[in-house]
Amino acid sequence: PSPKNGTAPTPLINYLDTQYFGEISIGSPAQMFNVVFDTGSANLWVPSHSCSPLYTACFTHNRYDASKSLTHIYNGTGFSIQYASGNVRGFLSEDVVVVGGIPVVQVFAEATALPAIPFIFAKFDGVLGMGYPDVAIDGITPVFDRIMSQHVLKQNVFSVYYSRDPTHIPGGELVLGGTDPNYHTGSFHYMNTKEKGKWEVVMKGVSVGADMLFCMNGCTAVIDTGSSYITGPASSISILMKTIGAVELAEGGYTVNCNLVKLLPTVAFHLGGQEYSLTEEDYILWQSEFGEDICSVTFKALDVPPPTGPIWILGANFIARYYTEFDRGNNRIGFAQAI
Ligand SMILES: COCCCC[C@@](O)(c1ccccc1-c1ccccc1)[C@@H]1CCCN(C(=O)[C@H]2C[C@@H](N)[C@@H](O)C2)C1
Repeated sequence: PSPKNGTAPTPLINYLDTQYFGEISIGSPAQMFNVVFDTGSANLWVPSHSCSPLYTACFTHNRYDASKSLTHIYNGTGFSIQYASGNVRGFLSEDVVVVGGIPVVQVFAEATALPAIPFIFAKFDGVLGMGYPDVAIDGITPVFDRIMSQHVLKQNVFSVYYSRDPTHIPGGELVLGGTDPNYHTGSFHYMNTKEKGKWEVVMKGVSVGADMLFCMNGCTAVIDTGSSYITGPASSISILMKTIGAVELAEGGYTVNCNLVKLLPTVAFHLGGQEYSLTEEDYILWQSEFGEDICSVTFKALDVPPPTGPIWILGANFIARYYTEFDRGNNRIGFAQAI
């Protein structure tokens, strides 16, 4: 069924402002899966029915059963994908995948080795990479490329809305083929991707309050729908934390005194001639644990070695503030104020 007016929306679930995911189906009859739509990777995988019982994370999630699908095509090639948290291993299969009501015949991976950390904490089953074909493992054509080649979309773009309030229903929305005016206001500002083939742009600086403190000579910003937070080079993050008076916790996170949160400065990212500022509301995760309030700072240190790094990764808490359009037709990214 061709999508209505050339766009195909998928509602997303927001789990605690840290995990955003939506439903797809694989196989005939349809087997349903919740996946993270991840611009930082370009492969689709879901847990496999042939995942060994040793992997607890497989058994707490939906698993694809090839023997139950009339449209399954055997492949069997080995697969392994590396994330910052470790790797996921399995084998390739092919079947009908439906995203936003659009069916494609897709090569994807059945995960048979799913590390308990972090996947026992995942509220979703798998990952659907929305990155460019250049970053796809085993040269597999990504889902969005398969959809574009069907010429059912009004524009070769997709847009992401992430809600900032976990009680807001829906928790977010992915639109294939366009944007959703219900979730953004004002005009879009565009910037070209730094190099064709990655959802990353040149960033001209990062300011804290009125002072530009980081990335003064330019650096790379990765716009990553599959990251929960914002990451920056460890040296910059430690200066940023000192500047806002945050203290480091044992396991590497930072917290601030909840009474001082309203005094915290804005942090602004200079992208494409615009300043995209986040206030403390956008970068403090206010949690009440055992009756006391913990205000953790959602900036994390991550050092990526050159030539790729140094990079800043702008994840969910940035996208929740700035509605993002990923434009494959023009190799550019657009931001507008999210509603
Ligand atoms: C907005 O929704 C975010 C989903 C949560 C992502 C994540 O927080 C997560 C939490 C719990 C369980 C599993 C995973 C998770 C792990 C791997 C892939 C996808 C999700 C990831 C934790 C590790 C670091 N990180 C990435 O490297 C991510 C970076 C991204 N580009 C991916 O490729 C891997 C984010």
